[in-house]
Amino acid sequence: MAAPPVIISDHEVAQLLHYKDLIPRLEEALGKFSRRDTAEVIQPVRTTLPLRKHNGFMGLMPTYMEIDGILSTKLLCFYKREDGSNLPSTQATVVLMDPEYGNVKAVIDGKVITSMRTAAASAISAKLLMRPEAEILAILGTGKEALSHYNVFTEIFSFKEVRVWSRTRENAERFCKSVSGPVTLCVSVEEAVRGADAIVTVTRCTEPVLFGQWVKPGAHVAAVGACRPNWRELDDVLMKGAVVYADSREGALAESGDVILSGVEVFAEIGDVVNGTKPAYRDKTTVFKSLGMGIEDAVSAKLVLDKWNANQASRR
Ligand SMILES: NC(=O)C1=CN([C@@H]2O[C@H](COP(=O)(O)OP(=O)(O)OC[C@H]3O[C@@H](n4cnc5c(N)ncnc54)[C@H](O)[C@@H]3O)[C@@H](O)[C@H]2O)C=CC1
Ligand SMILES: O=C(O)C1=NCCCC1
Repeated sequence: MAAPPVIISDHEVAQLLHYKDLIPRLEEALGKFSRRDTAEVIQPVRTTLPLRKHNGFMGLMPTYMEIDGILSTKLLCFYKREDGSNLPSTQATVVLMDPEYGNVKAVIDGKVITSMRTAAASAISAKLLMRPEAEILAILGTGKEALSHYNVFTEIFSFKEVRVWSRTRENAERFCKSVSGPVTLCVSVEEAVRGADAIVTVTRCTEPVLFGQWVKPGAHVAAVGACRPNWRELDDVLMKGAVVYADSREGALAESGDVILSGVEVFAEIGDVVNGTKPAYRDKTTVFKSLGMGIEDAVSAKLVLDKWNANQASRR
């Protein structure tokens, strides 16, 4: 008989998951996804239900990786919260199953997994598409994703300056106090992004906040927010002037307002660059449009469960 599922809290995930383990696994998984070999990975575009009364969405993100023996689904809720709301803007749970028996092996709080795997995917995009001599990073937004992106970008790159912008000074100051390294607080988006080599957009805005006229030619933009077909973070000038990469082409064409409404072509998936089947245009302005994929949650959750099991075994 199968053992009952283990329950792993967000606090435990934060102790078990580290970027140095996650980034190589994620990079490998992104490459596998882009090979579209169904014997290796099955991961459809997520199913999303509107929660109209609460101004939010529920997403179901199933993934099967046959060779790796990983079967999982993330249950996600995300909301268009107003600033000042005390309610969470994203909630997530990752359920890991045994692909042979079909029983649930683990139920893992998905908030830390979501923020870390999203930041790790953006960091992989920067590793592949950003100019190696990059000195200035700008982060737009000061929420959970802003913090995870600050953490991983400062862990794996050596920026001379990290700038941050938020709609309110109070949020920006809170963010500056919460990070462990130096950061420059900027009062406008333009001030934050002018001359920046890498820009991370992690806002909940639904209209463009980042305008192409301010972006340095050759900069790399990791665009993480605006995950609905009618939401924008970037304007048409930026989208049309950049080479656009995505985590999933189908995901971007179904869910990204920046891609759909600007009418631009997705040049490649980031996994195609990992696989060497599409070029990395480091000398051009590049946008990595991230929507988030079940496969990213699946490999993160497997890492967490393996470490959790190893810890339990060492205590016996
Ligand atoms: N691509 C992906 O895989 C993922 C995308 N997301 C998206 O990333 C974004 C950030 O997520 P979190 O940091 O978790 O959210 P959060 O709620 O913790 O932070 C959101 C930030 O956006 C700011 N903001 C809200 N409305 C704004 C507006 N109209 N203009 C400018 N700034 C505004 C807030 O002040 C805050 O700084 C959200 O859009 C979320 O849906 C989140 C997780 C994964
Ligand atoms: O976890 C993900 O994937 C998310 N994608 C879109 C917005 C919220 C979280």
